[in-house]
Amino acid sequence: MTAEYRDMPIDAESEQRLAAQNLSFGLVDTTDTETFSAWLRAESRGFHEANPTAELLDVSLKGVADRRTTGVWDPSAAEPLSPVSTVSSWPTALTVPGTRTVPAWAISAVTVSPTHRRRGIARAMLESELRTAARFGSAVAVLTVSEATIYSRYGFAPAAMMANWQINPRRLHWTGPDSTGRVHFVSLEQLRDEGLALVERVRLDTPGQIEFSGHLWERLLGFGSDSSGQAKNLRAVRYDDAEGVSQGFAVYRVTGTDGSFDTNVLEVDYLVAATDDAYAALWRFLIEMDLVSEVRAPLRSVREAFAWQVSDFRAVRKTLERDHLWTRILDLPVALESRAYSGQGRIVLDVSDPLGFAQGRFLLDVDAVGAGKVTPWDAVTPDGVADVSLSINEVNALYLGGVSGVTLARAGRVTENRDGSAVVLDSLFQSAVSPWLSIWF
Ligand SMILES: CC(=O)SCCNC(=O)CCNC(=O)[C@H](O)C(C)(C)COP(=O)(O)OP(=O)(O)OC[C@H]1O[C@@H](n2cnc3c(N)ncnc32)[C@H](O)[C@@H]1OP(=O)(O)O
Repeated sequence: MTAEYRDMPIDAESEQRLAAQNLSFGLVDTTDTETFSAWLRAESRGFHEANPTAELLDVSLKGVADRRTTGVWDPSAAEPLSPVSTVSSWPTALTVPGTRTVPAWAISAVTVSPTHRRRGIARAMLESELRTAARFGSAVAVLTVSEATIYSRYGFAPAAMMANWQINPRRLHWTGPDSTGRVHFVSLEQLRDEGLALVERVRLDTPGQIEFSGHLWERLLGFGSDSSGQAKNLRAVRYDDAEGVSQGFAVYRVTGTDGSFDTNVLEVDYLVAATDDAYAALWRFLIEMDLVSEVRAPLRSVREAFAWQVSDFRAVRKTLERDHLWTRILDLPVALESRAYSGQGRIVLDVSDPLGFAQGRFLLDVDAVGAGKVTPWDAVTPDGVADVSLSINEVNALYLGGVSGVTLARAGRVTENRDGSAVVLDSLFQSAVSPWLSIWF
């Protein structure tokens, strides 16, 4: 990937708005250790994290150096080299329904110093990111959020939910299929070298996943976190099918080992499976672990097949279900034409977008094989064609098939301009695979 996204000029509109408050807006040269370290410390402070140790700082200086790294500085502050706002971003690929991807722009590390909050700095930064992403040619911006109250105002909406699962292994037995392959213990170093190819292989199966490597991948395996902490407890297993081909892996840890072995909790940090066989084998391995009284699986899909592979429905429950991946369509025709649809049909989408990126009326025409064509539509809606009005937020909520159009119509968030249009919306946008993103970024 070229690094041109890092060197694109800073957004002039936001630069001017911030300059009017005597603030300077600029890009960080991530090869300049002093400036980049100050930025990383400001980011940690913004999230109320501990000041990074020299070891962690070193990991970040290398690990996220390839991100477009932006800051706002206040020359009148006591520490003028410490930015009062941080944001980082990079191009990625977002999986959409139909085992395809759309060019996306990942946004992370959004912080504003508590000394400078609520004076429009985040708005200037976010709008700048969206304009920069659009200029770069990303059709969608994506982020994972600290609070669900911040990003709707910029046109984002939750497009993929997540669930934390809790399993009581002592109340159930495995009723799913037997697998024909083998589970092997592997070292985290081996997984670091071999595992990403598997993640890449399955990325297209689930709408909502993004392309990732490097820092995000290493962090999943505990590298780059405090080496004296939880990383030490991580164990990794790999599943090889009957032919000896690796088809999945899991990373987990057991905590609570107080000597009595009565209250051990097995936490599944990551599990990826390329086949149903691998999925069943890995979950069975974890659920049947001896000396464990609870299995926790955070950040999983809201629809997990393992709930249907055990003897007691009530021994498996979601302890949390909430928004996870938020999307913001910037180029509506490209975004909508990138995904496949679940039925044939035509619908006019009358989209309002206060930031202007996707404002307008569009005809979405889906053919018999689920390919969509989007045409700007100023004319009267043709006979027999569905027609809805909605804001860009609702288009984002619907984009990956994570919510039903009928639900949004009932909620008053989609207006049917012709009766039955929300059902048409559903028949087109639903996804057989529930959207899910397996990481934080
Ligand atoms: C992708 C990510 O990185 S998610 C992480 C987001 N960052 C954090 O949670 C770190 C801690 N919080 C912060 O650093 C800051 O409070 C931020 C970044 C959330 C907001 O920064 P600010 O500069 O204060 O926001 P700004 O003044 O631009 O406010 C813009 C709008 O957002 C609203 N807003 C800002 N923060 C919040 C919040 N936490 N909850 C709800 N609304 C908020 C403001 O009221 C304002 O609304 P309006 O435009 O309707 O008037």
